[in-house]
Amino acid sequence: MEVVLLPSPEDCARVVADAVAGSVAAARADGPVALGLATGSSPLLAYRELLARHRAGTFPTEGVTGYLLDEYVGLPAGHPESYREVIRREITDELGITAHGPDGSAADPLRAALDYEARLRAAGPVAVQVLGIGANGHVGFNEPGSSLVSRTRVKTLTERTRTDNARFFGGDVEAVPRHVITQGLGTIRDAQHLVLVATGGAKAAAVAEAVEGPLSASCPGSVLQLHPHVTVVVDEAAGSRLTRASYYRYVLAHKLAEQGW
Ligand SMILES: N[C@@H]1[C@@H](O)[C@H](O)[C@@H](COP(=O)(O)O)O[C@@H]1O
Repeated sequence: MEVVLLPSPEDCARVVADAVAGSVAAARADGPVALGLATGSSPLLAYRELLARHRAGTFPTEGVTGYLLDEYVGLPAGHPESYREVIRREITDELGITAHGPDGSAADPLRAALDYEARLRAAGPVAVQVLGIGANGHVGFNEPGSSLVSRTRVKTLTERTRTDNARFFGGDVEAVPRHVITQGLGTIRDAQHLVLVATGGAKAAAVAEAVEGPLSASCPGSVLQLHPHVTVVVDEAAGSRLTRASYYRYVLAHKLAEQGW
């Protein structure tokens, strides 16, 4: 795992964009590319950076298809806060690529979860998966206690996550669905490259637990430790509880050009 500690969220966005664009470019040489996208506020600056590069012609997306990590259950298709709509608005429409996700509006969400897992298997492996992390260590919508080998399924959100996400629903916690469909931690691990971005002090404990804590379902983000190609990009605030911070800075300062992201 590479941990990249940077001064500001803008610096993080540039490195995330470099890592994503690099993995997409490498995968495009071999054919169609599945690009894994996360919602939430953490990747937004990186998405803007990727859009700027796309407009400048340095991030071509022919042959690329987007795949979401998760979706709320029960929001009607086209609801502005459904993750499919959010990701279309934030990045995929302007990139000119299609975004697939679990069908949270399906009459049978359990079936919809299985269907999405099958679609991912058929399209995968995902070349690069963008990830954020919740303040309680969740990844996708895999709340603490999620099996580290879980597959796409329906989960029940914690009240903390519903409260955290109420800001997207006009501050109304009751408007935040209780159930979601999320890629499992095992599903996420199938991606070839995981790029996690976190900024701000509210994420410091979750980042430290995921990166340096024990491998445990109690911190779903710790599943990163089981993956051979992970780039964790954090600003000083989100990285403030990392005990090996000076080593991560040392590694970055002495990185070989050939190593890439
Ligand atoms: N399901 C999403 C996650 O994919 C996201 O990474 C996380 C953090 O969100 P934010 O980046 O807004 O802090 O919570 C949300 O609930």
